[in-house]
Amino acid sequence: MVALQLQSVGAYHGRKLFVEDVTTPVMKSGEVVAVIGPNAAGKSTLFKRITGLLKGPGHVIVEGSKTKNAISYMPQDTSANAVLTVYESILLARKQGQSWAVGDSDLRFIDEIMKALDITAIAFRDLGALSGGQRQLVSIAQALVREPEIMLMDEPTSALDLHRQVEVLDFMRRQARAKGMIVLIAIHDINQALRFADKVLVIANGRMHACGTPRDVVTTEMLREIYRVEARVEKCSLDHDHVIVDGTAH
Ligand SMILES: Nc1ncnc2c1ncn2[C@@H]1O[C@H](COP(=O)(O)OP(=O)(O)OP(=O)(O)O)[C@@H](O)[C@H]1O
Repeated sequence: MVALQLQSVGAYHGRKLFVEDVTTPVMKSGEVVAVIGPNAAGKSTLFKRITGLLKGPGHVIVEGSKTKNAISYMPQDTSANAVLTVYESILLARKQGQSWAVGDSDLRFIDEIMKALDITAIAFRDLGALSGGQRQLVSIAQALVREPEIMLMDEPTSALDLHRQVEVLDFMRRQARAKGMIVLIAIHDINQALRFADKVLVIANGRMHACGTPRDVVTTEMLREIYRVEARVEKCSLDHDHVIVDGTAH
């Protein structure tokens, strides 16, 4: 059982602090946390600080981890210029930081993930010859085959069609539950966050505005204050919460 907590975490770009004083509740094995907030709020910066790519004050506390590389990070920019096939890139991701011996269990696991993400048909295509959505799916596979205990995904569904958005988010939630992984997903689609996340963490102006259950956090007031829209959170006929935006707030 792994647990993650941020205590007074900040992050620098150069000498300027772009994220400040983020203290979260403890995030636990199996949880999906949606990280939302306006453009340039600091979501990617926070992810890079958690993975150790950026420096800053505060503590990223990981407890109960069984491995040295507990955290896997899928960046927002998934463009690739390496001359590799899809399969090679996923195999490389799997073996990164380990011995280069490839066993049957590696191959089986890669096949399983590629099937689940429906990218088996493009296994031997060059990375450079993929569509934006295909590239994003390959990046998700690269992050997943590392079998992290904590997965940080920066807008993993921004280039995907509706079917694949739902499929990928649903798959990530099932993986979180089955493997006891903590999954943090930076996402702009608040309705998807409402649908798939156990918790929602709102970042605004480099600070944490709120963190809690989707129902507690996603409110008309939050949407007005943080997103500057007039919106309602209403139940659909299937009893799911949905955000309906009526216009911009002034
Ligand atoms: N490499 C960098 N050097 C300097 N400043 C940066 C760098 N990367 C990001 N920033 C700044 O840090 C702030 C937060 O950016 P960040 O990418 O974390 O926002 P975000 O919430 O992920 O935004 P978006 O939703 O638009 O992707 C912005 O003001 C941005 O200009």
